[in-house]
Amino acid sequence: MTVQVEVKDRIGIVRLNRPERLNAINMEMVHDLVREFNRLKGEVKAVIITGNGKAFSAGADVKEMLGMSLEDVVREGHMPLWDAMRGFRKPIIAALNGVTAGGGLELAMACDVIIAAESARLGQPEINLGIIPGAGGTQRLTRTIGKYRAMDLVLTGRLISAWDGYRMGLVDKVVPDEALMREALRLAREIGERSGFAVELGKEAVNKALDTTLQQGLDLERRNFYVSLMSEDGKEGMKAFLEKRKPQFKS
Ligand SMILES: C/C=C/C(=O)SCCNC(=O)CCNC(=O)[C@H](O)C(C)(C)COP(=O)(O)OP(=O)(O)OC[C@H]1O[C@@H](n2cnc3c(N)ncnc32)[C@H](O)[C@@H]1OP(=O)(O)O
Repeated sequence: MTVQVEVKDRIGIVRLNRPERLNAINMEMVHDLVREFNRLKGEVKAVIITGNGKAFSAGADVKEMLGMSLEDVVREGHMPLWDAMRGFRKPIIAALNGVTAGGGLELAMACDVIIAAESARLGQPEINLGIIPGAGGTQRLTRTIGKYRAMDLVLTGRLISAWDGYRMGLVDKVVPDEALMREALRLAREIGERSGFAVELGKEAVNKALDTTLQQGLDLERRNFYVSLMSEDGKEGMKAFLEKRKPQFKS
């Protein structure tokens, strides 16, 4: 299996599992990830995705990609993975345990939180292969770190340290290597204690900020706010605050 999955206390842990290829993403892994995300969506409160071995992922499998025709890439390609992640309503935490390059960084940027081990290295090295990023590496990256820093990474292909990623706002938190999964699990559990419905609405609204105008984003935020306000969990959370007790969320 190119992916190993376990569920612990309603937290899904997805491990990319082609360590001998630095977890390069091939079509088999795309299908495995799509299947697992579909399976996990009704089961968990949050998902952590990380890599087995010394890399998170070194990107799309270059050998496989070279063998694909234009028709294969357009018709099959990795689109089902990005679609499955976009439709996944629960938060996904990327725990970067090592090299996170090309499609690997694009995979991380399709997640909702990025935590990195101190030894992780990040970048978009596609230019070294004579190609450019194709799954968010010019778009999500630019919206996250700004045009000039994105140009530097996309046009040179150099890998940066986890701390440089942190300074650029690409990484939310850097932790010692041995603390990576502990921190990812701690965060997933903390989120998991909140109302699952409110978490979904909050995730949707924050993500909207990246792909819409300010006014459209504000409209969606307001709609989601009203929905949360009228939800069972919203009423329970506000009542519990006033009654000075812990809320009992249903979702
Ligand atoms: C839409 C998305 C597009 C894309 O993602 S395009 C791909 C973008 N990614 C890259 O260009 C990264 C390619 N990989 C590298 O440049 C290097 O790796 C690293 C700098 C990331 C790490 O270097 P080091 O630590 O020296 O490891 P190693 O010996 O190069 O890799 C171990 C084995 O893993 C294979 N491998 C690494 N990355 C990929 C890949 N992306 N696709 C297929 N295989 C890969 C290698 O070839 C090698 O294999 P063997 O032991 O047989 O020589």
